Amino acid sequence: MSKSSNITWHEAAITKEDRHRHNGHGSCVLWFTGLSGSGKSTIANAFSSHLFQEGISEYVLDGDNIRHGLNKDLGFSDEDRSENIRRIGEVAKLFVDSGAIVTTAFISPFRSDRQLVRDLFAEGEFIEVYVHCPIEECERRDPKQLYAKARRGEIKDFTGIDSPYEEPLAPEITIRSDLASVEEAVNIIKQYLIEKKVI
Ligand SMILES: Nc1ncnc2c1ncn2[C@@H]1O[C@H](COP(=O)(O)OP(=O)(O)OP(=O)(O)O)[C@@H](O)[C@H]1O
Ligand SMILES: Nc1ncnc2c1ncn2[C@@H]1O[C@H](COP(=O)(O)OS(=O)(=O)O)[C@@H](O)[C@H]1O
Repeated sequence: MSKSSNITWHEAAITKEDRHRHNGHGSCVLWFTGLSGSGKSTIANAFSSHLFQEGISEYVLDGDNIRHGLNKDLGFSDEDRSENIRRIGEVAKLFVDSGAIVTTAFISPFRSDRQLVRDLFAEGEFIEVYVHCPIEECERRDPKQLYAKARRGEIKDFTGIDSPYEEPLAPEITIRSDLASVEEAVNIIKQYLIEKKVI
């Protein structure tokens, strides 16, 4: 018997569509994926700040921060990364239901995990943003000196070194963060949301 067999789903009094009308904009998840140091957090925060200034309901879910709280029981094995992404997917869905434009900044290295999250959402609500940056450039940036530690063998299972990163095959948006500035990246994402009539 499933653990949820004695639990009933309650319909909410206020729907997502009510919130869209109230807010004057739609909601979605911008699911950033890319190597450590590719610029996910930097671009996600710049974009969210831009939305905030425009009076749009927004929130950023960031890998490092979530791993201090909700997911502090998880490490970096393949299984733990999958569970990390599964939980974040469910949290992102709640934010989208609340009417916000939620940006997530997790490496999310496995295609199958990203697909499972995509499947939680209605058509058009899940927007995969591939923050593409060659590993050589990520390693040159190394803002947290983690690549250096991984090369010295002080961190095991580090993405791109001794743990895989599976590139998205058909992301809605690709940003080459070694070529585009943060400001240009923000504009690319903004134009996409305008084109899709989310904002
Ligand atoms: N065009 C750019 N876009 C984004 N970040 C850039 C760019 N150019 C330089 N950077 C720098 O690269 C670094 C990216 O670090 P950031 O923490 O945003 O990466 P991340 O992908 O979130 O990594 P992690 O998965 O480790 O959290 C920052 O120091 C940022 O200032
Ligand atoms: N072995 C590791 N591989 C990748 N990132 C690591 C590792 N150990 C620590 N980190 C840190 O943890 C962050 C990545 O966490 P997540 O985005 O939550 O990863 S994910 O693979 O499960 O999606 C990176 O910002 C990096 O600072």
